[in-house]
Amino acid sequence: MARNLARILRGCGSLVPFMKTPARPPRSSSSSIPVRTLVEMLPSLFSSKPRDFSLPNSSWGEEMMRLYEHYNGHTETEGEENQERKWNRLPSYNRSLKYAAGGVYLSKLIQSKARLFTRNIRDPGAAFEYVLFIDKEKEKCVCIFQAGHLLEGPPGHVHGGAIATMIDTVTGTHASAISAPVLTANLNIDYRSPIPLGSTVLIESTLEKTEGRKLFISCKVTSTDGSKRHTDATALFVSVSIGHLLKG
Ligand SMILES: CCCCCCCCCCCC(=O)SCCNC(=O)CCNC(=O)[C@H](O)C(C)(C)COP(=O)(O)OP(=O)(O)OC[C@H]1O[C@@H](n2cnc3c(N)ncnc32)[C@H](O)[C@@H]1OP(=O)(O)O
Repeated sequence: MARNLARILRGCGSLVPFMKTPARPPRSSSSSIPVRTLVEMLPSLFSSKPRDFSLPNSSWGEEMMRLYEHYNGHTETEGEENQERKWNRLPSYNRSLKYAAGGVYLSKLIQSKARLFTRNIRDPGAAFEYVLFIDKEKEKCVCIFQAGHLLEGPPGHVHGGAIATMIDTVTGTHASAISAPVLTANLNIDYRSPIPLGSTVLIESTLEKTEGRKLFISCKVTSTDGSKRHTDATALFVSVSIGHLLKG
């Protein structure tokens, strides 16, 4: 039994690679979301070191790099000594589960080919280039997103499905950092202005409240100077057990 669980957990490791510290119970939590879940312990069972896709590569434009450096070195008390880091970068990997719904062991072929949707294009800069930061209290996430040429929807602009994917990814990663594992139960999106293909935008998510297993998160997509609102969204995530994930 223990060996089987360890095998399953090894397979799940890629889903929550960034869970280094126990999650603090979210603010205004009205009941118990587990503070330290099994999933948080997964990285210690992860033997090989996967590639971190959220580090700069040659496709990152000037704005992407400028913002990356800003958040990577952002401080709460700029200009003072003993500066404290406010934002923590979340690594991002592309590995997949060994198990499908129902606890079915995936074939070697599927295992070797399965990849996280947003990290499955080999050509740097062609699709989803992004990096996420989370604040110390885990109440906010900010994502710097550079939309590549393969994401075209309306001519010269980003496909609405690609925007929804990024919103799901940012809010889902945020919810996971608080209470992994979670599943998206509901996602509402208002598209307010098109996002130019190739541009860099900010995707910011905020934990609004928690109720039992439910996490309510709001999200906005803006131009990097904040002057243009591209998208607003709300998302509901439900905290689930590993058993729920495996039974499908
Ligand atoms: C990992 C990081 C690295 C990876 C980084 C990448 C992150 C990407 C994140 C992607 C995440 C996804 O896309 S996930 C894939 C898309 N989502 C799914 O496939 C989920 C499919 N749905 C389900 O499995 C299920 O319906 C669940 C888990 C959502 C809920 O089922 P359940 O566990 O049985 O719970 P249930 O009792 O039904 O609901 C619990 C509470 O939530 C409420 N609730 C449930 N659904 C809804 C709903 N649509 N709208 C409103 N409320 C709802 C219920 O009323 C109830 O409230 P109350 O009575 O308690 O008040």
